[in-house]
Amino acid sequence: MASILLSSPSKLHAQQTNRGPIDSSFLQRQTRVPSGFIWPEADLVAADEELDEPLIDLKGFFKGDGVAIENAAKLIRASCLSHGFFQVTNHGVDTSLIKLADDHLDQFFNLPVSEKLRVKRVPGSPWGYSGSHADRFSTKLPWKETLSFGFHDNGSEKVVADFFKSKLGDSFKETGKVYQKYCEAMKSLALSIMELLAITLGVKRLHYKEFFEDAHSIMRCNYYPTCQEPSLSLGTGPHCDPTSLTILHQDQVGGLEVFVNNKWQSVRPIQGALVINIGDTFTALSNGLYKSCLHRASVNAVKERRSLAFFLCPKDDKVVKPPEELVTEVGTRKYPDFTWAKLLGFTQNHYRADESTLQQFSKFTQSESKSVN
Ligand SMILES: C=C1C[C@]23C[C@H]1CC[C@H]2[C@]1(C)CCC[C@@](C)(C(=O)O)[C@H]1[C@@H]3C(=O)O
Ligand SMILES: O=C(O)CCC(=O)C(=O)O
Ligand SMILES: [Fe+2]
Repeated sequence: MASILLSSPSKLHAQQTNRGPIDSSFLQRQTRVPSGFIWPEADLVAADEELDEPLIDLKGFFKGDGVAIENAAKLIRASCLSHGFFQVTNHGVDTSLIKLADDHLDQFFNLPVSEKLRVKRVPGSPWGYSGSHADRFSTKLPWKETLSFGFHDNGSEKVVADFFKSKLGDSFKETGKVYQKYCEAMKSLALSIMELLAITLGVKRLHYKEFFEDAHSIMRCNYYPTCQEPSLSLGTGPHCDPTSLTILHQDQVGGLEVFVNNKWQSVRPIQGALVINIGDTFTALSNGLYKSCLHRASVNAVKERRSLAFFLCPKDDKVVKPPEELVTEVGTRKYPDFTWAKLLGFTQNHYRADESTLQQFSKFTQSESKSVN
């Protein structure tokens, strides 16, 4: 799959056409999938089996049950050494809060496109509304709408509640409160998972939890409309998450697929469970030991699909480097030091995240530092 290193942001922007903004109403008016939404055949090979990822019950972890923690650590380590996906139950996130977040996702995406464009994504930033990223790319357009916003809680302000109220007004005040609470719950769970990951890697138990205490994360709501010709397009194309850890709530429709053992395998929706996956930044934090795995989201002709993706990210300027014991264990450093701000900027201004983002970014930063010296 050809990597897309765009020399300048201007190349990111689709050629202006007279088609107007793209949202689910545009997509569903089409009798055929427009050519910009048709993906290369290599990306469209169907998944014909289910991923055998572990389902980890976190009840024992939260109770401090040593045996349960050891069993969970073994399952998590095995999955992270292989593909980096697992699911968790008894995760402590209130199911009624998840239901509210799902309902408010619909409230936003059901708005007229003119309303959604009031929070249109600003070029160069991941925040805001996007219709198929049609303002960024001109080919391999994803069959989805997204709404993304930042989350951090190391100040007194309620940044998510403020985002909705300030950008969309009082009618979205409740939505902002729901997503503020949802992001707070996601971060708390993410920090618990970071503690478990430290245990599985044999490093100081609080090493990663402390590193992400002042995280500046990304929350993304994905809405995938039904597609007339689902075998020709994708809701989200093949990629590895550039972030550190993803906590995904998917509905019961199904569509998340992971590329493992040279084949696409579907991640079965499990009512009440959350899907966890390792991202590129954690691959670097584990000195290459844990895999950030290629995955995608397929679409279908019958049911629209929704997912909520919480991406744990370090505070912008923190240096991403593995603990010394993992450098000793592996024998060498696998990736150069970098900051999340730089990697995020790379994905927003120069490179469309795919399965080679971290490798391309490492080359990009090394070429940048050579040109400066
Ligand atoms: C840092 C990010 C960039 C993307 C959102 C987060 C984590 C996942 C990335 C993404 C979903 C990977 C596939 C391509 C992408 C352009 C998308 O389909 O949305 C990526 C996101 C982005 O760049 O907006
Ligand atoms: O919607 C999904 O199931 C996956 C979406 C995803 O991988 C992403 O947004 O990074
Ligand atoms: Fe992803």
